[in-house]
Amino acid sequence: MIRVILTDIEGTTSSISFVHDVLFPYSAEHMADFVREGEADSTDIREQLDAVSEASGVDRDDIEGLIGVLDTWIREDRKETPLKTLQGMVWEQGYQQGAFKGHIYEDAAEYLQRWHDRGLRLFVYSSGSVKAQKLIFGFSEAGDLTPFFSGYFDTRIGGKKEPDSYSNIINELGVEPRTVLFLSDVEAELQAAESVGMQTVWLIREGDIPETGRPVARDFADVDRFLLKR
Ligand SMILES: CSCCC(=O)C(=O)COP(=O)(O)O
Ligand SMILES: [Mg+2]
Repeated sequence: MIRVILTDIEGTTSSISFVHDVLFPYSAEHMADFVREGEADSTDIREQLDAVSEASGVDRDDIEGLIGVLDTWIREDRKETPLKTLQGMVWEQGYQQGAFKGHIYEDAAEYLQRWHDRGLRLFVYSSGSVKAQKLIFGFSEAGDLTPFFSGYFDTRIGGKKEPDSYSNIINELGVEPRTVLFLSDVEAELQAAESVGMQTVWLIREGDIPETGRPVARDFADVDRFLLKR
């Protein structure tokens, strides 16, 4: 019996285009000034720059060089933890200033509420930082959806294609793997989750459905039909 739903964001609860055409460009536009203006006063920003320097080999004192690395990582959609942490901090300004609201598919908003009300425990696992996760659901087009969630995981628990990350999540949750249903649009992430015994559904919101033996859903109503059969 499934008791926990663990969901990805981009391509699952929310559109890929919102992340790539709104969030990433906003972070590309505002990252340099955010880092230049915030570095002196913010330990948090300085710690992220330490990590960017370590991962890239660019000298820690070369702020413009580190900004260049961040810019490249944004364009390459790299899932580097310090980039994701800084992006969350930059997006916070955008959400608070009303530059955008978090995109959530209507079916996702509806079923997150239904599953929560049915007693399922809901968690997020995204490459976006926990701050960024709370922002997209907190400032969503459907209102504040954060009360539905019991917790959040990001790349600090490990990469989304690594089986160890899902073992770590199971340990944190203290549940049997078969009681967890992981939702994602990326097959390699589903395979990693299945390798530790989680159940999965592959969200394919657009395009052709490939030949596959795994459970597939167009939207969260389809996921609910899968849940009711379990
Ligand atoms: C939390 S919204 C921004 C998502 C993000 O930064 C990203 O890289 C998408 O990752 P996901 O694991 O949700 O596909
Ligand atoms: Mg995804």
